[in-house]
Amino acid sequence: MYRPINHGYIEAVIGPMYSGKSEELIRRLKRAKIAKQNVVVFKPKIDDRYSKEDVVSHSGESIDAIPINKANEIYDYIDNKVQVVGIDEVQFFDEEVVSVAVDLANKGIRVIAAGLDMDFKGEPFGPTPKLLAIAEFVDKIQAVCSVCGQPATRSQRLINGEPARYNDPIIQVGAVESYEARCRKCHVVYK
Ligand SMILES: Nc1ncnc2c1ncn2[C@@H]1O[C@H](COP(=O)(O)OP(=O)(O)O)[C@@H](O)[C@H]1O
Ligand SMILES: Cc1cn([C@H]2C[C@H](O)[C@@H](COP(=O)(O)O)O2)c(=O)[nH]c1=O
Ligand SMILES: [Zn+2]
Repeated sequence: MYRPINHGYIEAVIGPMYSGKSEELIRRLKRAKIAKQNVVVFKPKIDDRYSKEDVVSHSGESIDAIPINKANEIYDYIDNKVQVVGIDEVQFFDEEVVSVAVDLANKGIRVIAAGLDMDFKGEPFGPTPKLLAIAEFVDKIQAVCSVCGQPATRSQRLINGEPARYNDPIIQVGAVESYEARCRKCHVVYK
């Protein structure tokens, strides 16, 4: 993939839970660090599953991050030395994360954002769809369906082992105790 040097742009890594978004984000950010680039990583404070301060993948890969509540707090950590900004769990941020990403890219920063494209209902999640529309590069990746083994594009929320209901709250932080990766055919939401 061609990526211009010294120009700002936005990369989005999206997909269901367990598809490897955080692993891919961490991989890109670690390579940028190897290239001696100045990297800053952000995560929403609400995501305290594996760590309050690090981005951690389901497989245990990790990188230091700054936990923030709102997208515009990113500016508190940006100076003219910053070259790469990573944002994990972008779906949890307010819509302003899109204009912040655009602004940083316009300033010459490489912005890499990872997050869920769809919620547990299979519907577009938070600011992610807008981010996809304005990103230069989008990688939509799949997990493995926990039922049939086919590529999984959706996140199945389970409550006491049963599929969640359509009117359940959108935000519920969790991992294997409450979510599975599923393909379109095996994904179930009770209406
Ligand atoms: N159903 C699954 N499909 C693929 N990987 C899975 C699955 N369940 C657990 N994993 C693990 O999750 C890892 C990906 O974790 P992570 O990068 O945190 O994903 P994401 O950020 O997309 O939720 C995989 O490398 C694998 O070890
Ligand atoms: C589908 C869905 C997920 N969530 C939460 C569950 C996890 O805390 C994160 C996703 O983490 P991952 O790094 O992609 O595995 O999002 C939610 O709040 N609502 C949902 O509908
Ligand atoms: Zn399936």
